[in-house]
Amino acid sequence: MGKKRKAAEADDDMPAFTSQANAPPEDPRETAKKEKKDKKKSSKKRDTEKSSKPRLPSNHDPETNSHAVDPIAPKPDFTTMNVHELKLKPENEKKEDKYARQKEPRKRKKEEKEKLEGHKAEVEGKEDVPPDTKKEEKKRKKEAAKLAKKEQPGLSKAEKKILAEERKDKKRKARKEAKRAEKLKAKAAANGETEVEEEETTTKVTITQVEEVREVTMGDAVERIEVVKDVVTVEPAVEDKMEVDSDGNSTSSSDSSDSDNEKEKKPAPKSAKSNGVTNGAANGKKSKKPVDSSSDSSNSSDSESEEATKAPKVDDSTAPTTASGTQSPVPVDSTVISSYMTTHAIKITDPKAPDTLSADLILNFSDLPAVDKSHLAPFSAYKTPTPIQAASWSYLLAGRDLIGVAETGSGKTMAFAYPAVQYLSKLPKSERNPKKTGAKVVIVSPTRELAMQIFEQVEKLTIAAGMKDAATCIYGGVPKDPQRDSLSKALVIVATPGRLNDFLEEGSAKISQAGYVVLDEADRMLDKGFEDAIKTILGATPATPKRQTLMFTATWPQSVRQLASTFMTKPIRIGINSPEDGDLRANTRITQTVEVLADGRMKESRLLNIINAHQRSSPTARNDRILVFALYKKEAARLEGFLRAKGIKVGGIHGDLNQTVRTTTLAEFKSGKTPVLVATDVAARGLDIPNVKLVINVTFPLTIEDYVHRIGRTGRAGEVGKAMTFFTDHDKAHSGGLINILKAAKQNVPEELMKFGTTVKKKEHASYGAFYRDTSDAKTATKIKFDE
Ligand SMILES: Nc1ncnc2c1ncn2[C@@H]1O[C@H](COP(=O)(O)OP(=O)(O)OP(=O)(O)O)[C@@H](O)[C@H]1O
Repeated sequence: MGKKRKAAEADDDMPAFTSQANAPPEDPRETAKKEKKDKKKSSKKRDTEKSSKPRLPSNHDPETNSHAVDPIAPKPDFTTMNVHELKLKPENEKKEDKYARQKEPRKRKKEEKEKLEGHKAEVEGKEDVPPDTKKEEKKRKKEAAKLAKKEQPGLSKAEKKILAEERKDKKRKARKEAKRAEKLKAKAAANGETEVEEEETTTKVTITQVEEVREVTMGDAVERIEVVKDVVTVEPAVEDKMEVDSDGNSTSSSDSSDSDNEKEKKPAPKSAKSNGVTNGAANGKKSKKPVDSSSDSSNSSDSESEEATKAPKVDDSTAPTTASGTQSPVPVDSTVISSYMTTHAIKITDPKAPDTLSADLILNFSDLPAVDKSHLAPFSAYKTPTPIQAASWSYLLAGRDLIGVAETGSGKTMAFAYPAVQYLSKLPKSERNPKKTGAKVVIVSPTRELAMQIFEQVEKLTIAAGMKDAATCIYGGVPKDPQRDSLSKALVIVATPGRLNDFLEEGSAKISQAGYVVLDEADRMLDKGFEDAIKTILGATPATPKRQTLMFTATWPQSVRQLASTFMTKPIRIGINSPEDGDLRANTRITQTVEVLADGRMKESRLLNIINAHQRSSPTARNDRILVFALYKKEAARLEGFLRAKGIKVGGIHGDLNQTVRTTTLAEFKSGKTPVLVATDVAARGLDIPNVKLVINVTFPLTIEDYVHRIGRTGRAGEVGKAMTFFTDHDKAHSGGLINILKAAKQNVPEELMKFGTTVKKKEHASYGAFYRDTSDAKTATKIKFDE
């Protein structure tokens, strides 16, 4: 019943439900592999079939004796024959012809191999080197590598030996010096001597550094032990050149130019010592250098590095390292962080650093790492980052996969869009050519209107970053041609899944190098109906960990979590006032009222009364936006007609209307021309319409998650709002879920609603099963009889 109802109201962009119930999820990579294998097999088979039918020279005439030798016929051209033709030995063949014929297959094979190598080199962007020079090239490279390893190119053996001796000597001296300093220190402390103070002071500096590094080098990596010695004997700055990855292995900064492993090398978040516990220091680890533009540029050989170096640089000596390894110019007090996290109920779970009790947050826009501060212009209208922005930016800028769960209207769009544009800004210029590389960022949303809205926000950021026209918006219900044209110029694609899949199928959309992929309203996107489309889209992007995958939503039911994990690599989970067990939380600034109606036929008159009462409540209230939700398209159309007939200025949005009407109606609602809008669930998720003061649910949605999203169209960006919901006998399956939401948001629970029972049937995913749980104070469900 539920599925039928949902399919009836499915958005045009939503693929039809499939009957894959209980089928295990297919890994997109596995599928691609399988397909490749099958293709290979069949082409092999075709080749064998072809080659098993010996082709004869083109002058062969099947009507006459094909093997008879024509004395005046030209000699066969062996270079154009295939292997099987060559095996057919012509009669009266001359000796030299025979040799030529026998040699030919080998010669052709060699030529083909060379050709193939050349093509491969072309594809991989390498120079096409003839095979004989290749050997030499390889040898040369080997030697060069050997020399580079020893860091002494051009030195004779004897010179190298001397240098090695010198180095050993230096190290020995350093050890001696450290010991001596320790002795002196102990002696001075025991005797109270003052004459050694000067020496002791200088030595102390060295000792402090040694100790610091020793702490860093706890563990067994030899490389790190050498750094300790180098700090003493060479120069303290060497320490700064070292990077320690999330596993505590040190890497030299020059290693970070290996772009393939770039993501892997990005550091695990380092805590700001909130609660007295740090993940990095507790393990004797040292933070990595920032992954910002300046560090990138120092290693980049690309011309882009020049641009990147222009980015404002922070002072290394004072800037604390953020969770991402980026640096924030203002040191953030750990107690400030702790109290901020408590106040906003922020929970960060990092599978790479499970012991972390805190995280670095970006509490001010001025602390936000940017390739250039001008990129921050779109934030000028805001005072401070919202909690989801503050908590997720460091991780996202460091390249981590992330699941962000935060209430409706809490600024999740900018939370994922800003790092997306920074990701683009940091790419070398050669990788910012959409004609060659295709799109680098893909953002998928469940509805057309939401896709357009996200696009508007992204565009603000790309313009500020000097990348006008870098983004495009792809959605159904409108002509394809202009969208197809825009795809060839787009580095960012914001899309609904259906239309994007169409373009992928026809080859107009290229996302094979998209390293930053976002699923907005992620639980909806992973739900049955969109699941297959999403698998196709993600399958067309680079496999993890080369792809950074982000999922954002206000509701994160257990039913989609397992599927989500198959698309991500050790994602950070950030929940803002979001319980781990998947219990739902509605925005607490919304006053929720539930009206239990004995008869569904009362809905229309009640609706009219409520709208009239609100519009007359104050002189300005007539301008307030009121959003009315219906479940069915026909129902929405009927309610719209009813309200219009009663003199209310009203518009409507649902799947039966063409996209032009939908877009115009929404624009008129936003502008206030029609302050009342009747909509189906196409308007339930993500839409950010300022001034929506009241949401009325005439018919309860199909899922309790949709309820949270629907009412979330009000009370956005820190504002307050009101939601009114009609509840009838038909909706009793949702009573438990609704009661939980009301209680969690400290709202009044009407007695009549309690009578429907408090049992919660958790959302079920067709492939991953159901999750059931009873509410803690569940009463036995009472059957209610309504008067006829
Ligand atoms: N730092 C900020 N300070 C104030 N307002 C902000 C800030 N960031 C974003 N906003 C505004 O908050 C509003 C809601 O943002 P957004 O649409 O991204 O919310 P959301 O969390 O994605 O909501 P939903 O779950 O409904 O999709 C927008 O009008 C946006 O401009």
